[in-house]
Amino acid sequence: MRIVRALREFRRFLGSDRRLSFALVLSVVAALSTVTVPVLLARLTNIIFSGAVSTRLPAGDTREQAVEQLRRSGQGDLANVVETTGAVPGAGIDWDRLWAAAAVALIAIALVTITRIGSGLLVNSAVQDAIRTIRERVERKIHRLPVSRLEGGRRGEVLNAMTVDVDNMSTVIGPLFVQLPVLVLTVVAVAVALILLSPFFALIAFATIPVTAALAFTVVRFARPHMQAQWRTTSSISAHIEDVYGAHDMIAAYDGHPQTSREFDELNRRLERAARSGQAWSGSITPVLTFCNALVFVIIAVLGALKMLDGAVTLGTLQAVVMYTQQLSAPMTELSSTLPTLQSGFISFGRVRTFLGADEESEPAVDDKPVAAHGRHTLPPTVTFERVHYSYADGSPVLRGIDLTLPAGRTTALVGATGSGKTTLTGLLQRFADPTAGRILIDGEDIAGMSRSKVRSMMAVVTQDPWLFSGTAGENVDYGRPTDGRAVDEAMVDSLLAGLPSGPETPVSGDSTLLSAGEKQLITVARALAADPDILILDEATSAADPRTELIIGRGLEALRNRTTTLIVTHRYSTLATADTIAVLADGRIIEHGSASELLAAGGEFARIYGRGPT
Ligand SMILES: Nc1ncnc2c1ncn2[C@@H]1O[C@H](COP(=O)(O)OP(=O)(O)OP(=O)(O)O)[C@@H](O)[C@H]1O
Repeated sequence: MRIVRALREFRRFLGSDRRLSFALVLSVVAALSTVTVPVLLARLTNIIFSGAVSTRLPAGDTREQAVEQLRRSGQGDLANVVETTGAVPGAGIDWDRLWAAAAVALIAIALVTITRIGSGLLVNSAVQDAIRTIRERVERKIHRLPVSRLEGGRRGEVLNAMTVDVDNMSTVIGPLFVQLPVLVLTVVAVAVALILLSPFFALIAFATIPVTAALAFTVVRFARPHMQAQWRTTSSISAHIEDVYGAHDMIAAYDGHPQTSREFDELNRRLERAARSGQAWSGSITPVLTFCNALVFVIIAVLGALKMLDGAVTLGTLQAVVMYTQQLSAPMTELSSTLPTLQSGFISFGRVRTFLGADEESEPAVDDKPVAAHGRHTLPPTVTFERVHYSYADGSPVLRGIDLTLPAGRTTALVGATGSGKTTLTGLLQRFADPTAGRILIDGEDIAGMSRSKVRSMMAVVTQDPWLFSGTAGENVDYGRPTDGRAVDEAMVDSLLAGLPSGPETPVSGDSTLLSAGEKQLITVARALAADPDILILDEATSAADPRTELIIGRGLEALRNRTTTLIVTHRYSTLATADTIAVLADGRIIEHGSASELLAAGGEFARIYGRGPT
């Protein structure tokens, strides 16, 4: 029952595809034609054999007289054969019947070949389409997942769902929806043909079925946990490689290679153990079944020869029985050897389905209608945080009632201890998550009622972890340019890029290993400024810049002054001193708010941290 339910779920997951149904019809025709071939060949053999025997009998005698003669001369076995083959003494081979029978057999064999090729082509095209569609679904899902789901090692999990698991589950589509039903049909058809031909031999041939079934169930049961472990560990290895590759320099600096190698070795060994145990189970099916089939084959060959001499069967019938025995054992062996593949594919299917079923971000940006190039606000917006609370999934509150206004066209700096929630606050402003309570307003409009795309289209963000793609610095900057044709202060962008080794032509690699951290920040700041945003968020954006670079960046920001509402998250006194107002975040609230000189004079938290002079 569980298997039937799983099959239905898989079918529903893939959706209907006429090609698979058509391939199934062709395969059924192929299977039925295959089953007729032994009978047709049996006829052919009987015509040749009875013709050959008839030449050894005196022409003119009736068959009964010839049989009588043979019995009298002590050739009882031959007499039996003559009786069962229906040979006409002296007649020789009936060539007309022979050609007719050969033509029918050839047509049946050709039909098997053509329908198999057709079915294979259809399955292949349906499977390739299915893989593409599943990949698209995985890709679309990635854009709908909450940002937290794609952080850290979970990227490896996503990568796996996107590649290995999708490929693996696709390998079962053909076997499951075409081969499997055809194999079952072939077994039933061959069984019926065998029973009709000879119940005695049918019984011997069927002896393998319970053995095969028992073996298959045992293997499936014992192999499953190993296969699940194999796919789980493959995912962990992907995640591990992703982590280690991403933090390569850091690991080298801390001489962490022995530890990461140990972790990798452990995972690798676990994968090897799981794969070996799974393979040991699945690999044992075919040899054992081959042995059972060979045994049945020998029994049928010996008993068949004896029965033929007794005149109980013709040579053609014996030949057909032997062929049917093989036709019966082949699908059984195929069925059993396909089981591990099916099982492994189903495990991957489960993982892909779980991934696709994961909770999505509410109203993901990808579903938003394209945001029309809105042009610049005549005035930059005012951003207001009203009693904003926020807790991460683990429940511990990070923000406990933030009341803060970022005045239009002004720069507000947010300071606070490590882990106080500054980045969380900027994330809420970009709608990566929504406040657990309270509101964030842009020019009086609650952003919870605005699409994520619209909110983000107003902003440019620079974080301390610059995101750059392969190309040149100039191309990276162009990525942020407005699409509504408004002019950007190119001189300001150029002056920022002039700080790079080859200016805008400076090559940038995807993993950004070619540039220093300060240079990378320079490019991301230039990109943000080139976007001429309504709201600019700089989260430790100049943390890696030297004083000279910071000065260049500062000049660039100066150019945006009054045009943009800016939120700067920083620990650096030199940066926050440039802000119009400073807000101090502690215990999830804004505890102080004012200009640097006001806060220093007030003698509170800000003065305690920065009062001894610039840091
Ligand atoms: N995805 C997350 N899930 C659970 N907790 C998180 C998550 N991200 C951050 N936190 C926690 O929320 C708190 C605030 O983090 P946040 O990154 O906002 O601090 P921050 O003030 O920006 O720190 P820093 O100055 O070090 O950048 C921290 O205690 C952090 O551990």
